Amino acid sequence: MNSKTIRVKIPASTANLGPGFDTIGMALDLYTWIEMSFSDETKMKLFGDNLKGIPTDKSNLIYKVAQKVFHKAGVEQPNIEIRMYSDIPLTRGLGSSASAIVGALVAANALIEYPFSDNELFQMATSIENHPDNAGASLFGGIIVANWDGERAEYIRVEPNSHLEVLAVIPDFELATEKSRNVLPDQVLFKDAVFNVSHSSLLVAALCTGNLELIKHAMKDGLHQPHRASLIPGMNTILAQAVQHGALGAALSGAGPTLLALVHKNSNEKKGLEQFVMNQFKIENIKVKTLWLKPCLKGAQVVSDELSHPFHHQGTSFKGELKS
Ligand SMILES: Nc1ncnc2c1ncn2[C@@H]1O[C@H](COP(=O)(O)OP(=O)(O)O)[C@@H](O)[C@H]1O
Ligand SMILES: N[C@@H](CCOP(=O)(O)O)C(=O)O
Repeated sequence: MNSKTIRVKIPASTANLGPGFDTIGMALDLYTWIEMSFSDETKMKLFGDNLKGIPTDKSNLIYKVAQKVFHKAGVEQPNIEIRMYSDIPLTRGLGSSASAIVGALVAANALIEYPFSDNELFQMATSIENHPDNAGASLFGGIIVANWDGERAEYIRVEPNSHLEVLAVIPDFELATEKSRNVLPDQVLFKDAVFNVSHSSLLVAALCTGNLELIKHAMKDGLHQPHRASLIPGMNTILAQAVQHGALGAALSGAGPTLLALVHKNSNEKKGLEQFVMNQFKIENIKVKTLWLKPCLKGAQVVSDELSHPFHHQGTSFKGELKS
C-alpha cells in the first residue's frame, strides 16, 4: 500500500439543456473536492454545509464507487480515508451525484496508478449514474453530447463558446432525480418525439458552430419539462419568458429544481433577467439562490498543488468539519 494522498477537483454539470434529455450536458465552474488515501482503517471526513446528511460509513457513495475500481483492478477491499468538500448543492439538478461518482472513480484510479483509461472510467461512471451527459461533463468538462444503450456509452465533447455564461437559479427545496423521473410517462406521442429530435439536433448544431442566436429556437423541450412543471412552481412562466428578458435560452437543469439560463457574457440584461426570475419565484413563495457560472472547460482533475485545495484555505466558502 502506498502512502500518497490523491486530491481531485470535479465540476458540477447541468444535464439535458432542454431538449437533449439524457444526452446533452455541460460542466459548470462549481466543484466538489475529494481527497483519498490508503489507511489502516476506513475513515471519512466531510466538510461544509452541502454534505450534511451524507453517510460516513461504508454505505457512502464515494467509498462504494472506489471499491468497485479496486475490485475491477484486482485490489481487494483496501481501507481508505476519504475527505470531501463540495460547493455543489445536493438534489438540486446540478449533477452532485455524477460529480461524486466521477470523483471517486478518478481518485481511486489515481491511487492505484491509473489501470483504467478515461474512456473506461466514463463507461463505469455512466453505468453507475445512468446519465452519460452528467457523467461525461464532470469527467471531461465542456459540453458533452452522449448516448447510453444500457451497455455502452459514446460521447463527443464540444468546446463551449467563450461568450457563454450561465445563470443558475436554485430553489431552496430538494428534488431527488428519482422523484423527478417518476413523473415522466412511459410513452410519448410521435409528434412530441419529432419535436425533441429536431430541437435537440438544432441545439447541438448551434453549440458546435457557436451560433448563439439559434439557441432561443432550439432550447425547447416537449419530452420532460412539461411533465415536471408541477414539481417546480413558476417554471413554465420563467422558461416561456426568459428570452424576452435577455436569456439566449432557458431550461430545467437536469431533473430540477434548478432553472438554468444561457446568457451572452456581455449582455446588459443580466441584472434584469436575474430580477425577473427571482420575482417569479417570489410570486410562488419560493426562496432561491442565484449563481452566475461559467462553462467549465476542464473535467475532473487530480490536483497536485496541496495549497490550491479548499481544505487548506481559510476565509473561502469552507465552513469547517461536519463530522468524522
Ligand atoms: N459528494 C457526495 N458524496 C456522497 N453522496 C453524494 C454526494 N453528492 C451526491 N451524493 C448522493 O447523490 C444524491 C443526489 O443525487 P440526485 O438526486 O441525482 O441529485 P443531483 O441532481 O444533485 O445529482 C444525494 O442525495 C446523495 O445520496
Ligand atoms: N437526464 C436526467 C438528468 C438528471 O440530472 P441531475 O443533475 O438532476 O441528477 C434527468 O433529467 O432525469
